[in-house]
Amino acid sequence: MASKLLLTRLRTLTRNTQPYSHILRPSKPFGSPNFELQKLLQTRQYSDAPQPTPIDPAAVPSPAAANFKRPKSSLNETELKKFSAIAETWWNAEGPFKPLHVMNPTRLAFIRSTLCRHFGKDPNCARPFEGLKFVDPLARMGASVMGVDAVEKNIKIAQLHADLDPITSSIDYRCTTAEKLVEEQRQFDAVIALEVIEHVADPSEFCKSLSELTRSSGATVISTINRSMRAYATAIILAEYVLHWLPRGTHEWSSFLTPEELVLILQRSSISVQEMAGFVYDPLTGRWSLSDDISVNFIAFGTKTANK
Ligand SMILES: C[S@@+](CC[C@H](N)C(=O)[O-])C[C@H]1O[C@@H](n2cnc3c(N)ncnc32)[C@H](O)[C@@H]1O
Ligand SMILES: [Mg+2]
Repeated sequence: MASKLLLTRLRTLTRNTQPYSHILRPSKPFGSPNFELQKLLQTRQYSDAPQPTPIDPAAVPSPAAANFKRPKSSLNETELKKFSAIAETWWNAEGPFKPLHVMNPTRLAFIRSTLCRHFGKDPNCARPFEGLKFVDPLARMGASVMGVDAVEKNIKIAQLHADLDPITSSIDYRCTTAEKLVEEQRQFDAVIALEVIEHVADPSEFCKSLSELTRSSGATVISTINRSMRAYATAIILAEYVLHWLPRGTHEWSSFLTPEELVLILQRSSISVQEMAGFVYDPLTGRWSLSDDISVNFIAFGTKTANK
């Protein structure tokens, strides 16, 4: 009886007492400013400025070609090698992807609620996204889905798994990148990139590609890890070195973005962040829940402000 009481007390103490309230707090003081990123953003601003040199009219390409700037590759070979090495363990609920499997219901709850509100769909309906075109994981909720990953093995394994179920077998799995889809001039109602941005070569270029892939008034959802001391202690030291949830070296702390930085680079890519939430892990239940605490894992929902 006493131990039950103690357990209940501990649960109450560790439970996130603040209700998740869909509040965007871009100015929360988590993490330190990433000066490298700031420098990069400023450089890009200057390089985007109009060129003063006179142009030979005969050499001017067609308007469509002139608007098309080949996006830089988002691939970071070191990161891809890490994921290729553990590809076979993708569906092993106790393997290196365990944290993502366990986190899945929580992040889907956020995505389902924000996208239902944005697209005016009934959240109580079983397949609210019927008729919408998404890039990522929502086939079971009715959307027509393209699933993308840059590692060939991951795509093959995902395809085998999806073929086991008639609903998911309709997912169009592609081993490709966001920038290649931009080159193919693809567009989607919603573009969802979960736990990818911290592994790409250049996060602001990646956001530009995601924005190009999102149709005007469409939605973009990104989840990642904050560059905070708490994230260093939990997502790296605890998860990789103490609990061995993830292979050592899975995450580079310096590649994480703070929520403020993510909001900023999305804004510069014409994506206006509307809602943000944190994911918090309860070690007593082994479950994740949505929270206002964005100090470690967080997810952002944004809308495309203009069709560039
Ligand atoms: C942590 S996993 C997340 C997987 C999945 N989105 C999820 O959340 O369950 C990161 C994935 O990003 C992929 N990846 C890394 N760089 C990429 C890039 N530039 N373009 C597309 N996928 C990439 C890796 O192959 C890996 O499967
Ligand atoms: Mg990651």
